Amino acid sequence: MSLLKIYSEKDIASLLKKRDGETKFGEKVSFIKTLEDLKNHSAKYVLLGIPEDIGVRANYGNPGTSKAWTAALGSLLNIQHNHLTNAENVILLGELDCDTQMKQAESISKEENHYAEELGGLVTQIDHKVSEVVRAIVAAGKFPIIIGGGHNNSFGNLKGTSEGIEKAINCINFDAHTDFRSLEHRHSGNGFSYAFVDGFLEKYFIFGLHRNYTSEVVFNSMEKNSHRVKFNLFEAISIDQNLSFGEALQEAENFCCNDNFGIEVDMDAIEMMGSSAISPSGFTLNEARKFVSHFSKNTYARYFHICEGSPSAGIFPNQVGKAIACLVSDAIS
Ligand SMILES: N=CN[C@@H](CCC(=O)O)C(=O)O
Repeated sequence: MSLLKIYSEKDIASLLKKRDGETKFGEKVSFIKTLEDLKNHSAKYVLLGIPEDIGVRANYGNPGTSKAWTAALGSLLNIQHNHLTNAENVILLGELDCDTQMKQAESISKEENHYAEELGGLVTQIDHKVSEVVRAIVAAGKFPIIIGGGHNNSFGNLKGTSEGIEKAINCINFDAHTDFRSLEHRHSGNGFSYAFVDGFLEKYFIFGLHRNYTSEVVFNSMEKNSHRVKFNLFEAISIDQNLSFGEALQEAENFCCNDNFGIEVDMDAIEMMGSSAISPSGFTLNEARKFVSHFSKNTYARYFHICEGSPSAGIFPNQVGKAIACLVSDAIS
């Protein structure tokens, strides 16, 4: 089973737009030859792409998240390298090899009785790969920055990180949805519930949850586990304004950031952002940037995942790539 396509300079050469008198971010990032090399490298951050959209399709959502990684790289590698952008502290590892699963997903007809369940089986295969690679990165003492893919990949991130540090991990998720849904076949709406019951996720905070997209069953499930699962509402922060953005950050931080935690950002929480569940109502990109900047500075932060971006759903060319590049830059600067 091929796990990973490890990149070298030549894999990104066609994405780099060099200019005389300037040095681009992509000219200063590092590459490695094997996962073993991570231990001997001084850089902290490790960039990993997950070019898949099977989890979204298994959740009856719109395909397209498989393209976010290349779009993000095209933007990120072409920001400036300067004393503020920190490219020397980044290893560009490469992308998870999802080719076999993506091809198999294409061959499953939507007319089949068990279409979603069969896709779910492929999501489980991707889960194994994500957790293996993330575990290796975290065990080497590094901080993975994972660019998806669907939110199904939260499961592999939580499992891999938890195995890498040998204990369950907390998580803070900037998202319109909980993805804490029932334990049916694997898909993009149940990564956190699976990680919770499998013992990889200890405490879970959903930041800016939309009341309109959360079922009563899920509200009840969170209530039942209220010592370990908590949320604040987008409507409380941005519409009713009875909770300021700063207070909302503090509430999340108090709940789950006094021990190891992961940072998850679902692009569909950002208003009009090209994503699998694009929404006319949501946080601004600058609010997402404040969230990432705030939590990535916490010494207990262990990984950062950006997911559900879908370039073809974007409202202007390269919206998604540029937005992801901003968020990555905020995490490492
Ligand atoms: N990761 C996204 N999960 C959402 C999808 C919502 C949608 O497609 O509209 C969920 O399952 O609730």
